[in-house]
Amino acid sequence: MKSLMRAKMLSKFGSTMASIMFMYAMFQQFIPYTFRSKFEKFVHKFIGYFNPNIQIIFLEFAGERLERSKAYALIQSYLSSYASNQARRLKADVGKSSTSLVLSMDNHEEVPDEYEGVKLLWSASKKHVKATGFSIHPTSVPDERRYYKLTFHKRYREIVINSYIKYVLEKGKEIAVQNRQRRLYTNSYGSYGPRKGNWSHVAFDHPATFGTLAMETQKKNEIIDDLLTFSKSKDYYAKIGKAWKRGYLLYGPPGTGKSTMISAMANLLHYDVYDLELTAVTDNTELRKLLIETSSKSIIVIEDIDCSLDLTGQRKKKKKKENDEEMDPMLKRAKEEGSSIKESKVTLSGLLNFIDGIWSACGGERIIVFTTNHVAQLDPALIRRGRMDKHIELSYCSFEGFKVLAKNYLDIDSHQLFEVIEELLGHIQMTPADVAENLMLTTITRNAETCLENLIQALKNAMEEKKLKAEEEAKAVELKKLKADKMQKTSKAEEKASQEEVKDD
Ligand SMILES: Nc1ncnc2c1ncn2[C@@H]1O[C@H](COP(=O)(O)OP(=O)(O)OP(=O)(O)O)[C@@H](O)[C@H]1O
Repeated sequence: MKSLMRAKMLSKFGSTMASIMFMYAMFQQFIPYTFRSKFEKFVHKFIGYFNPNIQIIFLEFAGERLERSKAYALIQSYLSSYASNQARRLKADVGKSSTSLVLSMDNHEEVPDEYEGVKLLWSASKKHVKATGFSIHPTSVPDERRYYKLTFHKRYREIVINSYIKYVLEKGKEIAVQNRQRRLYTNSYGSYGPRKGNWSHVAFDHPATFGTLAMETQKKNEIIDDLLTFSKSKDYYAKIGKAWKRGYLLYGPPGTGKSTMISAMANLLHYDVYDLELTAVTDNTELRKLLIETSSKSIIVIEDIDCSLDLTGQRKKKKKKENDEEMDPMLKRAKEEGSSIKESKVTLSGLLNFIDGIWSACGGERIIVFTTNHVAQLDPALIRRGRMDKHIELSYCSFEGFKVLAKNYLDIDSHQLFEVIEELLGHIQMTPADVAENLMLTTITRNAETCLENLIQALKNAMEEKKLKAEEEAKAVELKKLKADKMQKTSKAEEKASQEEVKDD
């Protein structure tokens, strides 16, 4: 009985819809355009009178020159995170500067949203605009114009206009930043990849994260906290009238993870990385230009600061670069051809002044990271708090650090050999790079146990070497002492002899 009723209702609904469609088609065909448009306006007004909702339209192309609207793009990013859960028809795309799949709602789809208890509805639509013979608009603007429509009850006009839209645009920006392909910029000679001003860049895809970094958990969490707090402190820096920047000094022996940590920082904050090679900068003017060209949400890295900047202001080539094999090909060629690559006149005061001053005017957040293997050799003026806000020591591998590496490389949390390794790491200093080297699965070391045994052997060898070295040093000290004693005795004997000679005279 029920199904019969339902069928009757459906057929009635179907015939009503058909009649409406027929009447609308007649209306479109036989009523003149001017009258039609007046009638439509009237219908809109009539509906608006009773309709409690407000609608805001965000066009994809707006303005006199029909440029792509930034607001539209940000709303698209914002909706992409909700659309994938709620919309039934989605469009998938790989963004122009992104490697991840970006989902957005398809045309005529609707997505509800809620903000501080206010219910809202987003819908995506498009309308066809007939191309005219003459147009001042760029040819890239399509005839099909897409737009988003936001619908909400008129009693929430204030909160939506003053607060919700701002929130959507900010969230959209955050999502867009997370989805974009990040870049690694460099200014060194012979660098490759597309250029942006004085920088050339390649895609930044380093997989390091704080999760894979071998370091004590507490120290790691402190750094993560510091970075996240900085990245959310726009208003605070504006309030105290300082440039939104933070300086980190990473120091420790080679192979302890300074570069790895920079990648982890960039991945945590979704920042670009600018690798600033000071030895390739000719003077302060060039340095200034390079620093101005850096974009916000970036980490500017100056590695081996002790080698790349001479504190008297004269160029001091990196020891690595003096080695012909490692020397950059362009620098090498220029040297061979006797070409005069200008001597660097980058000074410490130049660098510090720019870091302190230049970014106040630029706006946007920037982190500057200095690394060194020899912290004691640095000028205190360079590393004082305020310039380098946080000093982080990267050190030899602790047992906690080893466990992170064992998880990364061998996917194990525990093993009976861990105890031996803990004992050995308590006596021997080995860098995380060397520990990691032993934990690599290869065609020879096919399983975790072999890798751990290799590491134990390497630690024992290092211990043996340390013992031998200590013995040699002790012998050398003994020898030195014997020599000194002998010399003292000889000189005493000589002194005595000469005194006796004087007496005889
Ligand atoms: N703390 C660490 N956690 C995880 N891996 C590490 C760590 N330290 C070193 N490694 C491993 O060793 C390799 C070399 O480390 P990295 O280049 O980060 O060291 P560094 O301190 O920057 O060395 P250098 O002073 O010579 O530039 C890395 O690719 C990484 O695989």
